[in-house]
Amino acid sequence: MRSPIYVALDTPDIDRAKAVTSAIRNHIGGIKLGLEFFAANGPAGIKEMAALGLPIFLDLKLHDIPNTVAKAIQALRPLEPAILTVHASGGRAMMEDAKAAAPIDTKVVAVTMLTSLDDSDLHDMGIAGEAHDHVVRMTELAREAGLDGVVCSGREVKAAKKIWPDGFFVVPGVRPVAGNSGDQKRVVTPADALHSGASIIVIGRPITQAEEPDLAARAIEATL
Ligand SMILES: O=C(O)c1cc(=O)[nH]c(=O)n1[C@@H]1O[C@H](COP(=O)(O)O)[C@@H](O)[C@H]1O
Repeated sequence: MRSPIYVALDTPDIDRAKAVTSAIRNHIGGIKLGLEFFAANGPAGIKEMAALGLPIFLDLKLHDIPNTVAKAIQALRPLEPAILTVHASGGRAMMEDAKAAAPIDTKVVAVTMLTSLDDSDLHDMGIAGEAHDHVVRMTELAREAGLDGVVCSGREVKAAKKIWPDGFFVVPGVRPVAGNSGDQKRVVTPADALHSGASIIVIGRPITQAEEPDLAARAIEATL
């Protein structure tokens, strides 16, 4: 079975992205390319990475009016990513139009609440309730809008799966025991994320910033 680990290649340097991918390819199920990579390398860079033969998770976290998001996704169609992200806070119509514009085999998933935020950030934004409630609410909305799944932290994935048993659940913000959480606030271990119901886990810096990414990926894999 394919590894549930998607590595987040957050770098503008395509040669570095390729080198890390080659070093760890036997321990991962796919590669996630986000804003940093896309801003530097564009669609041509995504195609170059896709040529390495691993599934591509294109994490652009689109968030705009429905027409703009749909047109952006139409422009991305030739890239045929396995997974594509939008923000659930863009609303129901935006998510419906995003799904309609995406290639049939692309899983469109909605970010419910960034793992870099916590209850106090929600409060600052004027959103009532706790992270858990907000994630469940956004998951419900994404399901109703016809998406394939959501992105949430490992702390909420069990509750999200409960209301959407056949949803696809992406869990970032995972850290090995004693790992440095950096800017992430809602963190769990890779094994806990999977046991709680994650379909895939996204791991960036604990692998990419390790002295030997290969060993780091292998060590994480061994805990799953
Ligand atoms: O959509 C995502 O992948 C995402 C959503 C979220 O809520 N939190 C989050 O960290 N991510 C992404 O997951 C990756 C986490 O990277 P590390 O913190 O280095 O493991 C980054 O590429 C983030 O953009």
